[in-house]
Amino acid sequence: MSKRVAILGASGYTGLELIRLLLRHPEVEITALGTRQEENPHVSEVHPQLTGQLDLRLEPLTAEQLAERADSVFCCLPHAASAEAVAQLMEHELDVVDLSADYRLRDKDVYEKWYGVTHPDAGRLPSAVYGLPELYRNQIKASHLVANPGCYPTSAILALYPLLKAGLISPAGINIDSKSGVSGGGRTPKPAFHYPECNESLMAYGVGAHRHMPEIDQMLTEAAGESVEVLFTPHLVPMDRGILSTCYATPVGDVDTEGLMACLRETYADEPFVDVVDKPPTTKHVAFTNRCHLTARVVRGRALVISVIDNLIKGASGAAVQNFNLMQGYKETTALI
Ligand SMILES: NC(=O)C1=CN([C@@H]2O[C@H](COP(=O)(O)OP(=O)(O)OC[C@H]3O[C@@H](n4cnc5c(N)ncnc54)[C@H](OP(=O)(O)O)[C@@H]3O)[C@@H](O)[C@H]2O)C=CC1
Ligand SMILES: CC(=O)N[C@@H](CCC(=O)OP(=O)(O)O)C(=O)O
Repeated sequence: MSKRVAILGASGYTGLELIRLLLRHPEVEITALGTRQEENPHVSEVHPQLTGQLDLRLEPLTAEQLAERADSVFCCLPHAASAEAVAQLMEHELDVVDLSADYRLRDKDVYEKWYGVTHPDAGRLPSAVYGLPELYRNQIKASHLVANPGCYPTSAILALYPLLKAGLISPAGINIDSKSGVSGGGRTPKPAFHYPECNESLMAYGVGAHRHMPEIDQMLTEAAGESVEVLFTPHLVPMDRGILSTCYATPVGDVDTEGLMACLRETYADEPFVDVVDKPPTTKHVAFTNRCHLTARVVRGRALVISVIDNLIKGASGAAVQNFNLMQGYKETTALI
């Protein structure tokens, strides 16, 4: 049976990608698009790319209205604003995929330290599932609230989790050097993302303080079975979309390139969206797809894993559709490439 789906924050970049993906989904009808804009703009005014594809207006929507018009909601709002909305949606027994970071960190104190705000819905943290299907497929299937992972964490966790779990790399001294296209910052304008600021320029940001660090720590600690504290440094690259993470670690014992690659290949052999590749991948190899490409090497006694995703698809809206498919019992790959 098809599902009625609403998208909150539909005017943003992840909202646009979700609409594009869901228009191709045979089991979905998009019935409501949320905004704070009182003028109720038509979706084709907000996203001219969708002209002729969807006849719907964006509108401010209450949880009551959403409960009448939808079965599932994708929440594409900024942190904190998202949890305020999700709390009400859950009261109305809607299924939710939250693209913000509000339900990713299991410890409320860690969230409040790194995000600098009081968690609006901390009581619900234990019932949310971290939405990385490659790790939590069965839990996602049984969940009504999925916390879609961060874009950088998706790239780093898929690269490092299996190697830590297999004991092939040391939990100490992991370094993650990541680069993102500018759409990672969303459509809401910010000075550093203004064209003359970021074009023809490279910038490290959030150095030692980026909020994806504790998210990566949380998941890699689980993989290693002991505390992991990574050094994660993101960089802004003057391109529209894509993330490349180069992850450095210390190999354990005499593990070599073949050992790392064999572990990744075995882990992801049956995964529909993770490919272990021989040559170093580029962001263009996965652009506009829900795929992650990985490769690993041991060089001069150091291990490195290179991971690429499209931040807006596998790093956000594609992963959200993958999670939605699992929650609703649809084929996991529906509407995704
Ligand atoms: N961009 C990316 O690559 C990724 C983004 N994410 C996360 O997904 C979520 C959406 O991101 P993205 O689409 O890029 O963001 P955008 O800034 O592009 O869109 C967010 C939308 O939310 C609405 N909004 C903004 N501020 C508020 C507020 N205070 N209260 C309610 N609504 C608000 C705005 O819509 P309007 O003005 O119409 O109300 C805006 O268009 C964020 O939590 C982001 O961190 C996650 C992974 C990757
Ligand atoms: C280039 C850029 O700005 N990227 C964003 C991360 C992408 C994202 O939105 O992730 P969350 O869902 O965790 O917010 C940033 O560094 O904040």
